[in-house]
Amino acid sequence: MILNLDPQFNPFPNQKSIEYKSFLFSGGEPHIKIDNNFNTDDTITVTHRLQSFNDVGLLLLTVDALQRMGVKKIKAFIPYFPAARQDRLMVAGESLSVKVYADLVNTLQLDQVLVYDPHSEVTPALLNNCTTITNYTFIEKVISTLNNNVLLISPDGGALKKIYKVSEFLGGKEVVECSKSRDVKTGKLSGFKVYADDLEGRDCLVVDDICDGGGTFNGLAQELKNKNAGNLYLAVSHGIFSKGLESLSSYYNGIFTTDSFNTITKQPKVTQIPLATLLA
Ligand SMILES: O=P(O)(O)OC[C@H]1O[C@@H](O)[C@H](O)[C@@H]1O
Repeated sequence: MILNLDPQFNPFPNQKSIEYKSFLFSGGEPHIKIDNNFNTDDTITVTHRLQSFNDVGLLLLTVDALQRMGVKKIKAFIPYFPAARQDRLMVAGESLSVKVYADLVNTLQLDQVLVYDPHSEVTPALLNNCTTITNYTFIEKVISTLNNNVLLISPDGGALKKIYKVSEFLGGKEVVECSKSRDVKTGKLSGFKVYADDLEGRDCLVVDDICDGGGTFNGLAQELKNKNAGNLYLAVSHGIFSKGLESLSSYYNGIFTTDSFNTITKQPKVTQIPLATLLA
């Protein structure tokens, strides 16, 4: 059975849903009341798209409520794991945020925590009983809509390890490595490099876990064009798009993402592939 805490997100449509009511108390505390018309011997998977600390809070409360109802086997599907990017201390005075979130989830003693395409190996290392789902079928689906001669583009060092696994899954698709520099104090990006002399007009698919503001992908697009790239496409598992899609749409012929983070209202160049279709 499934308990979807975001009513717009149903990644396991074949499973029966548990009903509940949730709301915020006027003091700001999330609250949940779960209907008790299900068999508590069943395994329950709680899903949520975590976009705020309150979302994390609601997940914690839900698991507590289920445990108090007598449910023994509980799993969670947290496709976008919060602060997965904050996986090392860059500057003194900051928190190791991914560990804080992982520690909170670990207190729930879940039977399984499913995470979709985490930023690095740190998240699964910190989470107990973690199973990661790769982006392979997502990228395969994206490529099935593009020119088969498309190059896979790894935007930076962080993406490098993962992209070679994607390439292997796809039967050895050609990879072009790129890099960027970020000032860890200001977050400012600079120095985009594409490690190829001439892309000979070939179409390029940039693959990464997250698009946040889009600075990485806008900067990279300019450099790819300087290296004679053909059509540009972007595939990111988690589409935050915090600065909108206008600028990205001016560089990319197509932008692909899943619904791991949110549901995007129709945008001309954006294709959102629901996780439900990738997990089936
Ligand atoms: O440039 P924006 O979109 O803000 O940030 C996305 C980048 O930041 C990294 O952690 C992600 O893996 C990606 O490379």
